Amino acid sequence: MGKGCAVAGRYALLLESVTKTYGSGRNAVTALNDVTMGVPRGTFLAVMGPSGSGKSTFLHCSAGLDRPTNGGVTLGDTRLAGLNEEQLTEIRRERVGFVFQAYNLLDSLTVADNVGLPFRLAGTPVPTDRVRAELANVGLADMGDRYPGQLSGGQRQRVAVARALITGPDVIFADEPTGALDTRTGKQVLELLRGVVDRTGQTVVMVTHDPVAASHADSVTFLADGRLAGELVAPTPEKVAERMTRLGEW
Ligand SMILES: Nc1ncnc2c1ncn2[C@@H]1O[C@H](COP(=O)(O)OP(=O)(O)OP(=O)(O)O)[C@@H](O)[C@H]1O
Repeated sequence: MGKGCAVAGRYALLLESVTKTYGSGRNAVTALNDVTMGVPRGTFLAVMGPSGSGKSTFLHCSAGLDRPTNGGVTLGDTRLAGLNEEQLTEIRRERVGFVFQAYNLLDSLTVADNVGLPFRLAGTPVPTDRVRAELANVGLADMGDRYPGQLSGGQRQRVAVARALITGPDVIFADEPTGALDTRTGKQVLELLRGVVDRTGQTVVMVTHDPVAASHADSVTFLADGRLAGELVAPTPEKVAERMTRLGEW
């Protein structure tokens, strides 16, 4: 359904002249302004920028949570512009994984049931062997029967990563995934995401304010006032911090 032919397999995510304007007339805010960029498959991208620079808007438009005002987004080999709401919902469930700062696990479900949730929501049988494999993949092989309330913050975030991985999505979007974690636990989650990219060829797009978190990515894309404001390949915390300082307060 809705397959396009624009991307010959190279990009997991492609934005072409994406503009997003909220409101209209004198109240209009252009949150993204003519953004064109591609995220190659099997890479880890961090997106940074000052507060209000458009990072969340970038993530929402890229993941099909919101529609651009102009321009197009292609996820894997699917152009999002042509899809109706039902198809977009399916894309979000099956082709995209999300990891949020606040874990977003269901407390009333076991860890294993949380990981299998995308299948339940789709009304298809939960492949319990895959649930087990993903839990092992994130280092939680023995925790499937526990409830989220019985886990540490870092472990909960690992469950969220397992849930994001289980459908084999085109892109995992992570929004400040270490924002609620201490430094050591945050590092483990970042190393897990790094390993997911290196070992399984997954693609990760992470919004963050933290130069140390960004340094785990292959490259960092900077936004300022809704526009692309440069890229840093092989980022170090120092280089990222220096760029951010040049972009203004953060
Ligand atoms: N629903 C909305 N209605 C109107 N304006 C909005 C809406 N969402 C975002 N904006 C505006 O769009 C611009 C970009 O916002 P966005 O949330 O994408 O920035 P951000 O870089 O994620 O910020 P932060 O780092 O503070 O979370 C801001 O000026 C914001 O006020």
